[in-house]
Amino acid sequence: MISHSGETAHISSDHSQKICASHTGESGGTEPLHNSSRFSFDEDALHEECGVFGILGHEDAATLTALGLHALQHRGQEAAGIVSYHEGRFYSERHMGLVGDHFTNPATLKQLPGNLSIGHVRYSTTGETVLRNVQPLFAELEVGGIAIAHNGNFTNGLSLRRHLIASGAICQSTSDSEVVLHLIARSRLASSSDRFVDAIRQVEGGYAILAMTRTKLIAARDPVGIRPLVMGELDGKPIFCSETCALDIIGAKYIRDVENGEVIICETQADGSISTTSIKASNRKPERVCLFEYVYFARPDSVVGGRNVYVARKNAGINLAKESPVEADVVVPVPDGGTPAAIGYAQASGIPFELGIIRNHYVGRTFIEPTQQIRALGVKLKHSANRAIIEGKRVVLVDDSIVRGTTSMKIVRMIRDAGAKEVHIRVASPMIHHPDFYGIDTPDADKLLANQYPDLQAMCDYIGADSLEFLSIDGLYEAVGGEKRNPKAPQFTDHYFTGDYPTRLVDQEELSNIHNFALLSSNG
Ligand SMILES: O=P(O)(O)OC[C@H]1O[C@H](OP(=O)(O)OP(=O)(O)O)[C@H](O)[C@@H]1O
Ligand SMILES: NC(=O)CC[C@H](N)C(=O)O
Repeated sequence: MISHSGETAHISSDHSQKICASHTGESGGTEPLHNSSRFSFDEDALHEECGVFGILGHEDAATLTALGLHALQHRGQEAAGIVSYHEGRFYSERHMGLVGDHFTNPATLKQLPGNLSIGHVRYSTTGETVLRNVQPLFAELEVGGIAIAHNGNFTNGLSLRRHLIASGAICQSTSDSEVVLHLIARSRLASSSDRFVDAIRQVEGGYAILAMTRTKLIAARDPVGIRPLVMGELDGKPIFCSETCALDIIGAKYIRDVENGEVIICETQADGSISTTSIKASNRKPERVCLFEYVYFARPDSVVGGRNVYVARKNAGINLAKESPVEADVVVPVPDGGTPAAIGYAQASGIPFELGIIRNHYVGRTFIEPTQQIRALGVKLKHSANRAIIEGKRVVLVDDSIVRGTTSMKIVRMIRDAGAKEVHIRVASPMIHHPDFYGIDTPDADKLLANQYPDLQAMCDYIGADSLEFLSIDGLYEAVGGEKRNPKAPQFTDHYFTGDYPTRLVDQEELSNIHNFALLSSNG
């Protein structure tokens, strides 16, 4: 197993051999066992998910994986890791921080030889932001070494973990993702891929998972298809990644989406060719991609579920202008998320689009722990008003979503300070009433703006705007998929708006009083 405090590990593929790990990185070190303190200027917003990338059979596997992860950086900024395999050994580099902080260094990439690798960018949903939870996770099993990279969250992860620990499992992390390794280890099936499928059948929730063994690259998507996962190809070599933008960055060709409930196994054969096998899970349900991928998470140039994300967001802005028009002089996006919808709103309404707010791109998603005084500056470090555009104008501010309302409130104040005559907020998605359990880090339900105020007017008063309107659920469905929501069989996952969760929430039902993974063994 990889040492928790080290970043660089060379791992024997033969489980009888000694593991040698070196502790070389600057961001390694002692890890707290329980919640680490984390501060983010974005802590009020919905947080990212994770991104995965894997490639088999390419001589530049690790470099291509680093580039793919760089394109997926928007999905997780806490940590990044890559595992590769070469001539009998697995190699691992896992670091806190951004891909560019570590994987642009040729010396780091040299530590990742081989033509098979998988990588991960993390924003935690279960388990603290500490090195031992950084993925890919690796274990030596009876069938050989196996590494996994997981985007999503298991809704029965706590329950499975409790049973595993009760029966003697020694967990190395506090991440939900680790249960997959234990389930593979305990499966009685013969091959690593059969064991993987066996394990996947026992987890519930949202997932796009990549796994690698000495010869195989395996990809799996949850039965509902909540989390996205696509298959591509470069120089005839298979690639799997969260979004198509990770294929574009390396000039790879998109082949198809991994289907909901599908496991694809690519394996290097003795003659050097690569075989591809697809297995469909028996518990497949109609596909329901997460609507929030279109609203906020995915990169606008990505194609998710066959739909361009930018076009979906722009359509949302067009529908918003139709549903909630207002007399105004200028349409201003809340950058970056609100920009495509604001373009759509401006085009549909005929009101000029202007960059009335400038975003500083050098403010990271997470930041050094500041003093309370600095923290109070909050959003100003990220956004500033462009007075020349705003002064004396009636402004329509367009954002993609409101979570706690903190961004809107601060920006309305900023726009008024810059001399706006009126400020009207238009939000290109419905009100958020319910938390997510599938890989999006949401605040508790009682912290959501829509649950704190009795009606739209009360919310508007809190934010300090002249008017506030949200896109309807049908308006969003039409923007993304061209049709209204089918209440009997919704086409997308949309529980944050509707409360309609597409899977069982086992942990919520059974273990609602247990919040901390790290305490499970003592609670057992
Ligand atoms: O209501 P709140 O709790 O403030 O959260 C909502 C805000 O958070 C998101 O933006 P983010 O800060 O992630 O910036 P981005 O659009 O540039 O990604 C989103 O686009 C909203 O602006
Ligand atoms: N956002 C995600 O997809 C997180 C993956 C996993 N649940 C973790 O916390 O590491």
